[in-house]
Amino acid sequence: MENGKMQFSAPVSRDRVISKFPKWYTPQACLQTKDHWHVRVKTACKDRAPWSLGMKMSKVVVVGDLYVGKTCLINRFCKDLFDRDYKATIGVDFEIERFQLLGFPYSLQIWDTAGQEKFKCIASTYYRGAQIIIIVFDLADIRTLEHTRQWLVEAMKENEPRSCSVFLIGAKRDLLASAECQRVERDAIKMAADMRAEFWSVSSKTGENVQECFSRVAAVAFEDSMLQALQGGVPSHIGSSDLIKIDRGTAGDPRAADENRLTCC
Ligand SMILES: Nc1nc2c(ncn2[C@@H]2O[C@H](COP(=O)(O)OP(=O)(O)OP(=O)(O)O)[C@@H](O)[C@H]2O)c(=O)[nH]1
Ligand SMILES: [Mg+2]
Repeated sequence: MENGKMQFSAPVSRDRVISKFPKWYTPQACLQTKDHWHVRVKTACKDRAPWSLGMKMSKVVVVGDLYVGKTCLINRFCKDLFDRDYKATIGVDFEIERFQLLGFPYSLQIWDTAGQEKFKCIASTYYRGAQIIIIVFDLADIRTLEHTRQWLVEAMKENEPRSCSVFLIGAKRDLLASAECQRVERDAIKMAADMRAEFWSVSSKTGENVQECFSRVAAVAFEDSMLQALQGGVPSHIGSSDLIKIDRGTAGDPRAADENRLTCC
């Protein structure tokens, strides 16, 4: 119930229904090692609290160097597609992905940002209000891992550390032989632990770990939102001006406002 009215939503596909708390990729770099929902969250869901707390959506911002595979990762997850041809993201793009968590509808608003320097100033205006920051690097290009720290700094300039969870995702694992992959992952795990981020290693080409990773993102976002809401009213990212007010294909599309600003950098 919300505002006295029962809410009805179209059903989500089976792989978007999450009832068990999803597992980490490695316990050496994960946000939490527990394998169950926080007891307060479970109890609140039994009491149908997400309706009264206005729990709806979290903002996820995906950043990282150009060509590391951010768009392919989002396309694999949201559309189950993979494109071998590189089409640079210009400014930003977004997808909304619906889930059902512990029986409640919950969505991720996933912002894909440009890695190219000339589009950075457009993209960075969309970092604000992120609940999850995903930093992507290319497992086959170690320099892109070194740059992740700077991407975190940039993303955090627009956000409160307390209100964000960070995921570090190594992409294109299909390009590496297993021994080489393990070696790079060891470095990445160190970096993730330093950043207090959760590490994942994925391939958008084969789809390996993509679904698992985003299920974890959705569960962490939902649980954090719920705990914040239970502690002190509506969490800052819910109902913020950055969220939800999206009307694709109309003047309300946030990307439309940027079309005239593409030359700003
Ligand atoms: N083999 C392989 N190639 C990938 C994978 N993911 C992405 N690529 C390729 O890497 C190139 C860049 O991918 P994008 O997803 O467009 O990169 P991006 O990070 O969005 O780049 P910008 O939008 O410029 O910031 C494309 O040619 C993709 O086909 C992967 O998992 N495996
Ligand atoms: Mg892109």
